[in-house]
Amino acid sequence: MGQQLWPVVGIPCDVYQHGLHPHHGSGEKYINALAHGAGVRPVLLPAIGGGTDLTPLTDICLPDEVLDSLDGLFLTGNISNVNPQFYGEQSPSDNLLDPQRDATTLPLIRRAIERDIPLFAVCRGFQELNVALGGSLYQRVHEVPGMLDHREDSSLPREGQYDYAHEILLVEDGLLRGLAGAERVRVNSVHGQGIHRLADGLEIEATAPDGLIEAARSLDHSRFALGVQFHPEWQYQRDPFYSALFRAFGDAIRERL
Ligand SMILES: N[C@@H](CCC(=O)NCCCC(=O)O)C(=O)O
Repeated sequence: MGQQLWPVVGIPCDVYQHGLHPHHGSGEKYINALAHGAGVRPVLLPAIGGGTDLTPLTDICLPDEVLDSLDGLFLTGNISNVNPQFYGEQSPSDNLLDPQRDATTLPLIRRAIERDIPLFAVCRGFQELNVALGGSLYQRVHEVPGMLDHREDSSLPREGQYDYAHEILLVEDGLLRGLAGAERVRVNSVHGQGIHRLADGLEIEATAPDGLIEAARSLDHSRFALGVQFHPEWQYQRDPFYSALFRAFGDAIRERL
């Protein structure tokens, strides 16, 4: 039997304070789902924007140079928010931002779409996909009349916070409808922001009961360029739909090799 191909998928890191020092890293559940659910080799990409201890890497980590070494790109969730300046809005003073991550992901997303490199974006990553391509976000979905509160109950243990929260309606003839084999599926919900104006070139794949866009894919991509607002990496092996998403991402990458 031939040696299994292990395509390489880049994960842009978040920047956060750990003790005295700023660190770059990503959530372990994403790494796990990529390796064992998608069958790819995850590699973490340092944020390239300048920081407390970092002179910007923008000159030595140009998007094409980074993407030349990758077979796919994965954008994780995070408690930080995309800077609203990128979609023409003011940032509240208490907004948790990660400018170093924004400086890394937004240009990388645009170039990956242009180069038809498979891309999978989760939660914050989906929001970055939309903003990178010219869309906008609701900064506080729960304050929008008629919209649900999509935030997790932070008083619960992790298992409760990432449990199923609501159904999503999968659009007919969409990628997700085909993967699910159903019109509706249950998903978790761990976000305060959401898609407001969907970027040109993205097509809705799923919506929440309040109409919020829960998934979209790029029409300018021949394979797999998908963003989802929920968290399929969470215990993906226990959910056939979550598992199917990661498997489809890995398959799209291998088909392109
Ligand atoms: N900050 C954004 C995105 C929320 C998000 O990505 N939540 C997951 C955080 C932790 C994890 O990685 O699971 C928003 O609030 O909408």
